[in-house]
Amino acid sequence: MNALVATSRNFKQAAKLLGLDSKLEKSLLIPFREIKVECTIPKDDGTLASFVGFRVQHDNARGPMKGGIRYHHEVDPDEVNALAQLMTWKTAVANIPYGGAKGGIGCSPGELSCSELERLTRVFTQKIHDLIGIHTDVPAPDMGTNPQTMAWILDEYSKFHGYSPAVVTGKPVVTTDSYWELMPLIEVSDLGGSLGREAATGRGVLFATEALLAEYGKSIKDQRFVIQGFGNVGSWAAQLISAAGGKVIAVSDVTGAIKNNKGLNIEKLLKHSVENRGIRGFSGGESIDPSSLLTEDCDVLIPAALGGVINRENANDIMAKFIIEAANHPTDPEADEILSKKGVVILPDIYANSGGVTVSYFEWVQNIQGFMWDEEKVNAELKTYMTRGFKDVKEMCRAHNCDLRMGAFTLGVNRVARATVLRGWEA
Ligand SMILES: NC(=O)C1=CN([C@@H]2O[C@H](COP(=O)(O)OP(=O)(O)OC[C@H]3O[C@@H](n4cnc5c(N)ncnc54)[C@H](O)[C@@H]3O)[C@@H](O)[C@H]2O)C=CC1
Ligand SMILES: O=C(O)CCC(=O)C(=O)O
Repeated sequence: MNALVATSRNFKQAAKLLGLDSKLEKSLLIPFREIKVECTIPKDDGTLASFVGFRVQHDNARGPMKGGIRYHHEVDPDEVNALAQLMTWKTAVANIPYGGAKGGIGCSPGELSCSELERLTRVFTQKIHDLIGIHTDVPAPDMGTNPQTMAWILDEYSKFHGYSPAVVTGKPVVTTDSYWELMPLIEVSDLGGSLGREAATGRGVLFATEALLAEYGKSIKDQRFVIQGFGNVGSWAAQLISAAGGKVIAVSDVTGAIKNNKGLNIEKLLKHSVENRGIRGFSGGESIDPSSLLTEDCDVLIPAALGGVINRENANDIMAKFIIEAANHPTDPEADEILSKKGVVILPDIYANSGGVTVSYFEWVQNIQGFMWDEEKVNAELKTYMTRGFKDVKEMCRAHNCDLRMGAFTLGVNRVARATVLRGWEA
């Protein structure tokens, strides 16, 4: 199902549960602003290449719009629109003072050189610089982008507006021995990146999973995990779950899938993945068909890659008892219905992966204050936000007699609706 249709369907169901005024419902659904820009860059061989970039600013009732920028060949306007809408509900669920936005460029980042990526990022920033800003719209990394991308955006934006580190989050934090061998091994944040942001989405997934499992009298230790995606979110989730005693028995990425029923050695897998640009060929497990990964026998399934991967085609075959949505909109509403009948418990994206944007908020706050927190403080605050978020979602489940997805949607939509009305919206 189209991502925008699926997301809007969930929103409408939540609006119905909340008894939202129909005009307010319509106004909340329509994005504040949709930007589409053409980005032409010279390639390294001198030829020109054109790409289309998008930024959808969905809602700003609760504060500046916030959300990542994705570089992927499947980026399209409907998907960016859906992802921007999800950010609006997600920041409200996390109870951080933001609205929602998302951006993307239709490109294959793996096929572009580093200097081509830099030129593309700079041209995109030139096209949108007057529509983003510390108090209007604050981008961050998503699939296919990373802290270096954020540093280029910061630099290009600063040429127009003066040095403004809070205009993007997810900025680099560098371990010094990688560029200055005489210094002791410490993490430095020369451009205002927050300690803990790189791991934050995966760490948030760990905290969210712990909170959910505790409801069922279980802990990470006694569970078998399968993770789709081994990029920023998937690899950090795998490391932290493994460190907490969970058994990660299968992992996939765009290069392939591997399985080891005794538990994969995540540290070695990470090293292999960095050295070989993917997990394919890892000797610590057997190679399996990536299309069977989601239906492997496990306790907890963590999709941490693309949207729409759990759908009516495979939902019936899913064997996990819990699904933690680390990716954005990995589950189609049709699959939701099938899985609910099977008794599978789904922890929805707008809560489960909110650790990333929560630490982005901490980064923005630190930049505005000109002050840096240590990593222990970042992680402790993140835990507080994730734990409180889970309780708030559960409260809405009780109030509306609904599942966790609708608990999270009603929580987020209600907070945004309340802010909209308080600011003086008239029916
Ligand atoms: N980076 C962040 O802070 C946040 C990311 N997310 C979501 O998490 C998901 C992953 O994002 P990142 O880890 O940042 O991206 P990333 O670009 O760092 O990693 C993506 C991973 O997915 C894998 N992948 C791509 N296509 C695949 C396929 N067909 N089958 C299996 N694996 C595939 C890639 O090989 C890579 O391992 C996305 O849905 C993103 O929107 C959500 C919240 C925050
Ligand atoms: O860190 C952020 O601001 C946004 C992260 C993001 O794009 C997401 O949560 O999907």
